[in-house]
Amino acid sequence: MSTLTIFEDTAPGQAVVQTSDPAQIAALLKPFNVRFERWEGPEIPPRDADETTVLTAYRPFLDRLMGETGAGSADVLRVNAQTPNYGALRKKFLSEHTHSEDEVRFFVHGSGHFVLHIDDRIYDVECCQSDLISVPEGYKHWFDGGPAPDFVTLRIFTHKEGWIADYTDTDLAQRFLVYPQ
Ligand SMILES: CSCCC(=O)C(=O)O
Ligand SMILES: [Fe+2]
Ligand code: NI
Repeated sequence: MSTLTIFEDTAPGQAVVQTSDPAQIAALLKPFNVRFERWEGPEIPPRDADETTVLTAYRPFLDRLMGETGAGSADVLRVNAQTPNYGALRKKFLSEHTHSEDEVRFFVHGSGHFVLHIDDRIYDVECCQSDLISVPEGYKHWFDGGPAPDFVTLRIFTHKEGWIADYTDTDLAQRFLVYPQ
């Protein structure tokens, strides 16, 4: 279930708000220009479908989204028990960072937590199948797919270089671990 949990950035473990109502999640994030939507419509391609099949299934949605955001490319990120070096990949995402473009992601299968650090609060957005999230450029955040990931996501990029992060070098992600280690 998609869930938003909000904390003060000084108080891990003490949620101030929690909701699993998608409309409420969207409404709580909208004031910060964070977009959260559910896309129901296309028949969901099988978990092991190849990249072209997944992109083709979502083409009309992607074209609209890329038109709205000016993004130039899309790919499919698949992470599961077969993913080599998952420990290193998880670490790369699980440290507070920013990007110089919006981070636009859509969950075709599985789930993961996008955790945003806005002003003095932490917004833990658990995204699930059929959820779209867009985190504005420059926003501090991290991502955790958990210790046993199994997700397929569409990623939309504006820059030709693909995924580039600027790390903030804080330990916030470690203090707000979704999956305590
Ligand atoms: C599910 S997309 C992986 C996470 C990511 O791209 C990021 O945190 O920048
Ligand atoms: Fe990111
Ligand atoms: Ni859930």
